[in-house]
Amino acid sequence: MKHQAIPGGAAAPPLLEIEDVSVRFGGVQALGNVTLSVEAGEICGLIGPNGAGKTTLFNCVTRMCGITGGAIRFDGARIDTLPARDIIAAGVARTFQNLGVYPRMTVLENVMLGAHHIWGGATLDTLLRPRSTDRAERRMLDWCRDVLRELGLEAVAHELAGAMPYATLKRIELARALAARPRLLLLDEPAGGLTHGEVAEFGELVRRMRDRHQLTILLVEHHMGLVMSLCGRLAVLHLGRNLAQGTPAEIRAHPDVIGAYLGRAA
Ligand SMILES: Nc1ncnc2c1ncn2[C@@H]1O[C@H](COP(=O)(O)OP(=O)(O)OP(=O)(O)O)[C@@H](O)[C@H]1O
Repeated sequence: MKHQAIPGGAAAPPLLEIEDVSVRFGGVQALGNVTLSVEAGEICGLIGPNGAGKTTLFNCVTRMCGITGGAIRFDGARIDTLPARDIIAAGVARTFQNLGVYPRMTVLENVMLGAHHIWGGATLDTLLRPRSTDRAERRMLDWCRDVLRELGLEAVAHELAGAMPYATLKRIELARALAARPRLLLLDEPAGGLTHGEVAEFGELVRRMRDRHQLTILLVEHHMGLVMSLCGRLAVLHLGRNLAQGTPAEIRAHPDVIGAYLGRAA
């Protein structure tokens, strides 16, 4: 994919560049020389059969997992050596396959956790005092309430997250990621466990959030209807390696991809 042109003629680097990344867990080669670029503003899908290495790649970008080879750049700068909090502060947020929502906290408190790094080093204890009169705290609270409103969660802001239905938990996770004001959003199986109607609604929500917050999105998802309708480009991993990259139409017709999904060695 061509890099975006910037004034002066030079090409802007992709927002996210994953170059030759390898990860080994003991005897398991989870990723082997994986390369992927994500351009600013795109929704790029990352697909592949179970165990392909998709979540591991997300974990590498967010530094929940160290890489054993290669490099990861965000906006042109290496991030694979940074601590996780610096990566969040740089503008990378994510959701989790198995939901990272805290059930004993309210919906608002969960979302405020996402805004923690913008808070300037306050303790979580301070952050979670919703009656605080401190001006900076009020601004943060207002920002989190705005995000809740955008995602239709305002009415349940003070309810315990654990009491919410599954589809609402998915939106709480998205709200928490958005509260961090990311430039790059990594969504790990956001449609998993949703009904057909909820998947369509979630897809629309993601598209709206992308436009409103000028996000770049990397989406891991098994729901092919959602992936094909939402993503302009797809990257396919298989057994920890790049298998194919292209438009949804190209990927749908790619013999190696069809073979991998049907269980045939590519
Ligand atoms: N912490 C770990 N320790 C050991 N092996 C791991 C660890 N995390 C992942 N793996 C292995 O790495 C490989 C890739 O797993 P990963 O979860 O990244 O795949 P995935 O594509 O996200 O799969 P799924 O679609 O099922 O979520 C698998 O073989 C998995 O068992």
